[in-house]
Amino acid sequence: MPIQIHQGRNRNREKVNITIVIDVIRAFTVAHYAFIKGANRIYLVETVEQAFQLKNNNPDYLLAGEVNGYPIEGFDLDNSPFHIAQKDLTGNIIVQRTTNGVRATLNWLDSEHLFVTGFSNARKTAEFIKENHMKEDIEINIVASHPTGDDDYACAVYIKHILEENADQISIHEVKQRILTSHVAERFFDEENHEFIKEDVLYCVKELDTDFVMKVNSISEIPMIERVQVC
Ligand SMILES: O=C(O)[C@H](CS(=O)(=O)O)OP(=O)(O)O
Ligand SMILES: [Mg+2]
Repeated sequence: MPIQIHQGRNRNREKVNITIVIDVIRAFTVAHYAFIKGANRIYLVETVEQAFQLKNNNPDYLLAGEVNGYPIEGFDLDNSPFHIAQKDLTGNIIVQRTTNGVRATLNWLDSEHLFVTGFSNARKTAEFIKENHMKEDIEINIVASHPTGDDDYACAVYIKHILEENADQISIHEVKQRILTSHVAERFFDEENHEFIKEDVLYCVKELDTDFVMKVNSISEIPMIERVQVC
C-alpha cells in the first residue's frame, strides 16, 4: 500500500487510485464550513472568468474564492472560513476558485477516488479511506497543495500516519503548531494587515467532528465537491 506525499499544485506523476488534496489555509477549510452551513455542492473552476460565466448562466450560484489570498471583486464570498461560518448556505450551490487547493484538485481528476480536506476534516477523511478503500496494492497520493507551506504538509503527514495505523506516533499538538507557525499563516497574525484575520487560521486548526467527507465528482461536466455521508 504505497502512500506518497507530493507538495505543490502541479502534477508530478501518473494516475493513482486515490488522491487526497489538502488545503488547510484556507480553501478546503472553507469548503468544510460551507457544507456544515448547508451548501449543496461546490463546483471547482480554474479561473475567475469561468466562475463569472457560470454565474451568468446560473444567477443563484454563489462565487467564492480568492486570487493570491485577496477577495475577488464581484464574488459573493471570499476565502475566509470565519466569514463562511457566519452564513446560512442552506441549499446553495457554490463555485470555488482558489490559488492552490482548487487548482491542485483540478490536476488530479483522473484519480479513481479524489478527496479534498483541510485539517478540520483530516482525521474523518483518513478514517473513511481506511475503512472503505484500503487494499494491499492500492496507491495513495496525498497532495499538500501549497508549493512551500508547512500547513498543508504537516496535515499530509498526519493523514499518512492515520492511514498507516501509526497515528499514536504523531502529536496532534505538533501538527497544529506547524500549521500556526507556517509562513502561510504569518499574514493572518499581522495586526497591521487588515485584509487577513487571525480567526481564519484559528478556524483552520480546529478539528471538527462532522459526519461527512468531501469527495470530488469528476465525471460531472464541471468537477464538483460533494458531501459523502459517513455512517
Ligand atoms: O486564500 C488563501 O488562504 C490562499 C492564498 S495563497 O496561498 O496565499 O495564494 O489560497 P488557498 O488556495 O486557499 O491556499
Ligand atoms: Mg492554502
